[in-house]
Amino acid sequence: MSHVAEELRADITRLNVGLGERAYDILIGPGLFHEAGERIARLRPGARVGIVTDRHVAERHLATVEAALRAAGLTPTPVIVEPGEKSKCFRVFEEVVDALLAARIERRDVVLALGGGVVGDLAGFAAAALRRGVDFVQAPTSLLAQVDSSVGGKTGINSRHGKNLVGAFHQPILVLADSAALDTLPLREFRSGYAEVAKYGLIDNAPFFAWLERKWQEVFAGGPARIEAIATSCASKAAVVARDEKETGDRALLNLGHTFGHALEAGAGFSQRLLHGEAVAVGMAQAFRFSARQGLCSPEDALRVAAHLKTVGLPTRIRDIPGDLPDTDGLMDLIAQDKKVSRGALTFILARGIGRSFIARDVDPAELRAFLEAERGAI
Ligand SMILES: NC(=O)c1ccc[n+]([C@@H]2O[C@H](COP(=O)([O-])OP(=O)(O)OC[C@H]3O[C@@H](n4cnc5c(N)ncnc54)[C@H](O)[C@@H]3O)[C@@H](O)[C@H]2O)c1
Ligand SMILES: O=C(O)C(=O)C[C@@H](O)[C@H](O)[C@H](O)COP(=O)(O)O
Ligand SMILES: [Zn+2]
Repeated sequence: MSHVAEELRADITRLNVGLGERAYDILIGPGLFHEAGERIARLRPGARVGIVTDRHVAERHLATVEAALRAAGLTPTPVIVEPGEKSKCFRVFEEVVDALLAARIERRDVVLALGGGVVGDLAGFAAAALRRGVDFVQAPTSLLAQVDSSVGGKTGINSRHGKNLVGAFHQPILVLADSAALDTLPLREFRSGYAEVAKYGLIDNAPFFAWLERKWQEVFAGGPARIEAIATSCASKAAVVARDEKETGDRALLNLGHTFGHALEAGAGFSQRLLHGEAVAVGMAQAFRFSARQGLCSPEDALRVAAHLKTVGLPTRIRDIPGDLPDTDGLMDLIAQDKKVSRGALTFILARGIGRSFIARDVDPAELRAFLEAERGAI
């Protein structure tokens, strides 16, 4: 008999991503990794499970997950990669796929992504490609992964031409967000993930942004405010993904801050100098400043966005990024590789105010260039 009560525990939040026959649950709460075996076994009894994780996460959480899987009659094989954005590359992708094949992960088996967004994107893409597609489960361990990357099925790796340029849409069959796992996450990484939390407020939920301005310290401290922030974020993302799984329409709103941010990440060599969420923080502040410069939103809103990000310790300007970055031409070239570019026309997520973001197609490259020049001069 199952040790996990059929009724959900009161301290677990369950959301659903409504994608018809590919719908799946997102479970959020403490201790879920101890139940990972039973929860996965309910979906795929007796499966082999290729656990893709990174070294930091393996040291802290792998033993718990492996034990839970074995106890439920599943057969785990860990595949451990080096931590960090540099692992989202062709070489590591090949190593992961080979290791999963060596472990005989077959079509009725499961790939389990245990880690942050790097592991989730990499393992998800490996699952999408392996034997032309095997099921995967997301077990996100960073704040960023719990509020964003584990949901929605965007998987992939970086190329020398830019960020996330090779990948696939491949939805997980389950997301297990064990909020207790965040207790071992370094503060800088938590902050980086917080940028994506703030993003949901800036897109279309001004009351949530105002709540974060009041409650951010409680979110950082842990407890109910943190769970509420994770659940609100996942609910926002689940709703957008259910409407527009493959980003033919308003899913692009989730890219707020990312056109600038991805160019900066690539410009910094996908290094520890600039984490993804940090790049998104600079990018969101820039998107609001650019919107204000275009007369789309008030300068006060742009200042308010930057002020909150700065208050929590996130960068908001190019000058906050340590080390050299490409010049304006170099940044324009990187921006030209953005996946929202269509026949050369630039698409940005801009804003008419906090919680009033919109998709701006055909952004004038000359205006963008002038803005970037002004941003570089603003020291
Ligand atoms: N697919 C999507 O929809 C989506 C959305 C947002 C971001 N992303 C991608 O996610 C990536 C960033 O994810 P991230 O910020 O989680 O980075 P990450 O995966 O590199 O994890 C951050 C760091 O924290 C460590 N870590 C993770 N969980 C830990 C824990 N519980 N305890 C101790 N250490 C822990 C990791 O080892 C790593 O060193 C980027 O590549 C970004 O492009 C994807
Ligand atoms: O899920 C989405 O859609 C997002 O845009 C979420 C982003 O936070 C995430 O960083 C995503 O990977 C960026 O997507 P991309 O298509 O610009 O690579
Ligand atoms: Zn992101």
